[in-house]
Amino acid sequence: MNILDKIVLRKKEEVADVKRLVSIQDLERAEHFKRMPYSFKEFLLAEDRTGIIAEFKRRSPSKGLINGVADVAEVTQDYNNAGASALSVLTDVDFFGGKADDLISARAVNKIPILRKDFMIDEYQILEAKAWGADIILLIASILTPKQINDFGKFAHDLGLNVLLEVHNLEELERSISPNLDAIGVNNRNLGDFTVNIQTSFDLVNRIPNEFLKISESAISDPAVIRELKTAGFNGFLIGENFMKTENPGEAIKEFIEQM
Ligand SMILES: O=P(O)(O)OC[C@@H](O)[C@@H](O)c1c[nH]c2ccccc12
Repeated sequence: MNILDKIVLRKKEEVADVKRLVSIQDLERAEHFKRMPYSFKEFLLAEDRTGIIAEFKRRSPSKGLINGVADVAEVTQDYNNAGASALSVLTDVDFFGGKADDLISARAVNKIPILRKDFMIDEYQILEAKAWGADIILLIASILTPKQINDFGKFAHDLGLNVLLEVHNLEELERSISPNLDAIGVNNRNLGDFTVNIQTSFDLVNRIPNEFLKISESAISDPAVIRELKTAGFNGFLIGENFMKTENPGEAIKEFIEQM
């Protein structure tokens, strides 16, 4: 079994457990449930922003511990002040060392869109995302059927949430396209075996219909590559480890942006 299969198996247990503890009514009563999410498109295309979606990630299955000391409120505010267009916060506990409270803390101090970065397999998690104050959810093509992608996308849109679909190859892209999506992300990392290749982004960009925001995800560590991705047609760049692995992620993003 590859790591992605393991994550999804564990995620099913986790969701079944939490559903018994927190009812849908509880989620709907949460403070943030009534707020209108920010528009991903508006922020990503804003002239005074960089297109960077800056991620808060403590650990990952591929790299192990990335940063054990960073404070989520501090780092996400630094990302925001440096010019990030949006934030991505890992909420997976077992494999990425995240938690709901990380997203809630980031929400409390930032007025830009926040992506709930997790493995969505159930509508219940979309309600959680809304309750915690997220603006964007992630749907990973390789772990969902086309029907699930369409249904989850519609469910999220009905709640006012933005939807980012993640693909890793042409087959996933072609089978997963749905009107209930806002952005399509090409993951340069193969989640099955962790190999990375930026070329994946260049190969797929022209296959993404222009009505969707185009995002390149993972393994970006060079400002010069951002310029190339922009020229190729990308609007957004999801960057985690490159900032998180440093002692001061807020300083790292500032220096990166100065070189863009
Ligand atoms: O840390 P990186 O290489 O800059 O990658 C960020 C982001 O793309 C990566 O964390 C990611 C992409 N898709 C995911 C799905 C689940 C968890 C994590 C991810």
